[in-house]
Amino acid sequence: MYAVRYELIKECKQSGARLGRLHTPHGIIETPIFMPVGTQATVKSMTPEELKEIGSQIILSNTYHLYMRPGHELIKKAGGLHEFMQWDKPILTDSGGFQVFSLGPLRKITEEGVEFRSHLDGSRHTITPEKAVEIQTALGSDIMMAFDECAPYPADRDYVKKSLERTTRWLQRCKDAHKNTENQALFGIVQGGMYKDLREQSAREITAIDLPGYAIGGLSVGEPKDIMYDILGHTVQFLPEDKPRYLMGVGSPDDLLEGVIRGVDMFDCVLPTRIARNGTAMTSQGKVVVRNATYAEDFSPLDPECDCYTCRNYTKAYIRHLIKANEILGARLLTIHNLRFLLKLMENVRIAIHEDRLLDFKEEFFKKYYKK
Ligand SMILES: COC(=O)c1ccc(CCNc2nc3cc4nc(N)[nH]c(=O)c4cc3[nH]2)cc1
Ligand SMILES: [Zn+2]
Repeated sequence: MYAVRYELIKECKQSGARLGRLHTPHGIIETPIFMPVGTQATVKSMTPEELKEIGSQIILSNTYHLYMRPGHELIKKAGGLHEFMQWDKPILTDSGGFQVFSLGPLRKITEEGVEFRSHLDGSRHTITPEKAVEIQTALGSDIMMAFDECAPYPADRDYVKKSLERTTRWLQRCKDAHKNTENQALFGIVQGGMYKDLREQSAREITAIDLPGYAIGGLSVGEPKDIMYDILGHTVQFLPEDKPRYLMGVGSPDDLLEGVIRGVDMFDCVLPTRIARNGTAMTSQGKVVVRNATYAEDFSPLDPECDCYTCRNYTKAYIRHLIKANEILGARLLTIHNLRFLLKLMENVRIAIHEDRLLDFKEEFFKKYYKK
């Protein structure tokens, strides 16, 4: 019996999209789903109540960051991540693979794991597959990600092949180290860079290891969108239909729609929360850079079609003022809106799949949001 079980509800007649339910120890998640990112045990500036209010079903946190600060033992003493941050719905933790590789030259990769220097105080650390599982077990997330290597882009074929084969060996080590399979699920991560044959090899090796879900990693790393979509479409073919598919680090409205159409069930990205803090909103009429002078005396709502707290109460002029004055409320109001925008988009996507009209929905959305 797994901690996490996927129930395929319906396959879209117009595309490879699916409607599903992900049963987890902290509740049931309707897929396709967007997961707000809460790297350091908080979705920046949001309270758990506000996250629930806008429809967040599951949030993501990061093994690397929480290991560095405040430490996984401290969080374990606090009763685990759910208790520590007072979030009683599902949590997915990323394994640190991507974060450590983002440290760039500060790290050394060996068969054992990755040696790196802390971004906080320069101290030396080594994360191994076993360590990544130990940390995530202490955090108590519902879904933990395998420790993998996210190959850089671009990367040559030989490097990518050696790297994906090590990622497969690391996945087996994660699975061997994972004891409490009853209440925490382990997801494998497919690599293979931008090489279709290596993507097939990785998908076959990773899915040969029986797990409750699989992620597509190594994408959204700076490659052109059309390459991402092409590699994604190719890779999904080698993933089992009865397990959830999670595309890591994605994304923007167009990438979410293109991912769902190709059969992806789960997404996460820092985009909505990060651009909120520097004054950009995703709205039904497209991107609005509310910090621009054009909105100085615009006393209309950010998005007339949005039902969020920000759009029901404030004007563009006020939000612009807050952002320009670097007021904390400015970041909060735009974060509430941007997350609501993506969560609402995914609600509408689920309805469109249910009604077999996802491609029509995508057309309409693109016309309004991207004016194309
Ligand atoms: C304003 O917007 C931004 O700042 C911003 C920053 C980063 C991304 C892209 C994030 N992409 C991404 N996250 C990822 C996380 C991953 N984790 C693991 N374990 N393995 C992977 O293979 C992996 C790949 C990823 N690709 C997108 C947007
Ligand atoms: Zn809004």
